Amino acid sequence: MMLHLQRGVDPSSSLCGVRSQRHGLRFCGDGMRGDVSRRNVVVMREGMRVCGRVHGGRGVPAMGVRASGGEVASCDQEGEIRSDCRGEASGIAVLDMGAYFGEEAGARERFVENLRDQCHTVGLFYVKNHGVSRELCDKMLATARQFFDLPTVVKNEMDYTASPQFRGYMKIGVENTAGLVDFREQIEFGPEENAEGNADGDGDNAIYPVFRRLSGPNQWPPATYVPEFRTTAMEFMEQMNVFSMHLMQALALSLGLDYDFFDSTFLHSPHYQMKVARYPPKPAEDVNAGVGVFGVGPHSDTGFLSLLLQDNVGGLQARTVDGAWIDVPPVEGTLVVNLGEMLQLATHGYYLATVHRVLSLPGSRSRYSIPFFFNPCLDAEAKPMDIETITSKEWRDTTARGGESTHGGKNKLHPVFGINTFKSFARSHPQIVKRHHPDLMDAQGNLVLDRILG
Ligand SMILES: O=C(O)CCC(=O)C(=O)O
Ligand SMILES: [Fe+2]
Repeated sequence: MMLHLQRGVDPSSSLCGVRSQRHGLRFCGDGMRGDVSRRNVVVMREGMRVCGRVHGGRGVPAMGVRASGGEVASCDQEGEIRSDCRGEASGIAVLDMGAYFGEEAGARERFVENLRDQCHTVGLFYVKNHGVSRELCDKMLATARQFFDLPTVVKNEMDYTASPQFRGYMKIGVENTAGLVDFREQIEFGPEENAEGNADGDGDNAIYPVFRRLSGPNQWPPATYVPEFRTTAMEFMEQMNVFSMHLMQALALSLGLDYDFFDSTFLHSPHYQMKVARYPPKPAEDVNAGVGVFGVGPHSDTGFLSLLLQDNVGGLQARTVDGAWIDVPPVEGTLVVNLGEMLQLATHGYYLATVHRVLSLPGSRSRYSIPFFFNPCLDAEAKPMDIETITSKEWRDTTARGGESTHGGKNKLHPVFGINTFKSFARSHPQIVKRHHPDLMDAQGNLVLDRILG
């Protein structure tokens, strides 16, 4: 079995010194392989050298372990949105990225081992000292709230149906997850780029794979209403990217691979996706009428890594391998990390794509969250990993747990990341395909899957 994670276009880009055209990221090293003690992880960001150091992030309160239950952690600062709520952590691990970068002997090895353990047994954990500035996190949540407080008519000016890249504002009810309509409004973002491929039918369809149409510009809230939204969100995505790449390097080490194993598939131009979301409290009548309490129903994420900045309201829950739902309450200074199905696929289910959901209970206030999905270049291909590349005996001896996927059946994952992503957007938003990609739809309004799958 080989984790055959490769880019279709430029395999030589795995060499040291690959530079992201988009973000100016650069990861460099000399072939550290499974040797987690080497401290040569170097990131160049916007010409700045951030070598083995992280900034921001305060400590977390002591964790209390408790059994799962419907109780949701909340904070007493009514009305103020911050990321610093003190919640109990349901026994979910808090990994300290500061230890990974620090000088203490053995700390990096312990971090990596713990990471492997959490990925294998839970698939979801908190990370503190992640390097995404605390002030920026708070500002991101505050500007999100400013946006959602705007009149509907203003929000609709950036309606996602205007975007061939499926980006922009989606009102409540537009998205559904595993067949259940989500009870949240959100803005979809991706890397800020010029449109590639043939979005809107003004290029040559034949020369580009269909996933190139996912590249393009974002729709931004009007600066007159939320002046700092764009700069804040751009900086936030940048810092989340840097953190994600560090985590991918740590994940490579945790699998006994060279630390830069994933660099070529991600570094060149990771196709991340960010949602800025508001979950209003569910109307009590709906809940009483049996409509349910879900902001987002149970699902696993399709990509590689999902990172989450959540405010202090709570409501996120994860399902353990034993089938119990446990709270993933806000924990001060942390981001929640969960693994997606492509990583699960690549590791034969050794690493778990955890099923999770969001509860929106009546009476509580709106919850704001920023999920960030870190994914490889659009042309990256994920295939199951070569077991021989894994050095650890424990790994070889372990039977894969075969984590559950919510994307089985007709909606199977495609190994090429971009195709998979385009297909799932197209399935969820046929009206965008009809409007912007009419060549991908037949006269009956069905997707032309052969064309999408290439
Ligand atoms: O908003 C959250 O807490 C999680 C959202 C989520 O799971 C998703 O968008 O996939
Ligand atoms: Fe999710």
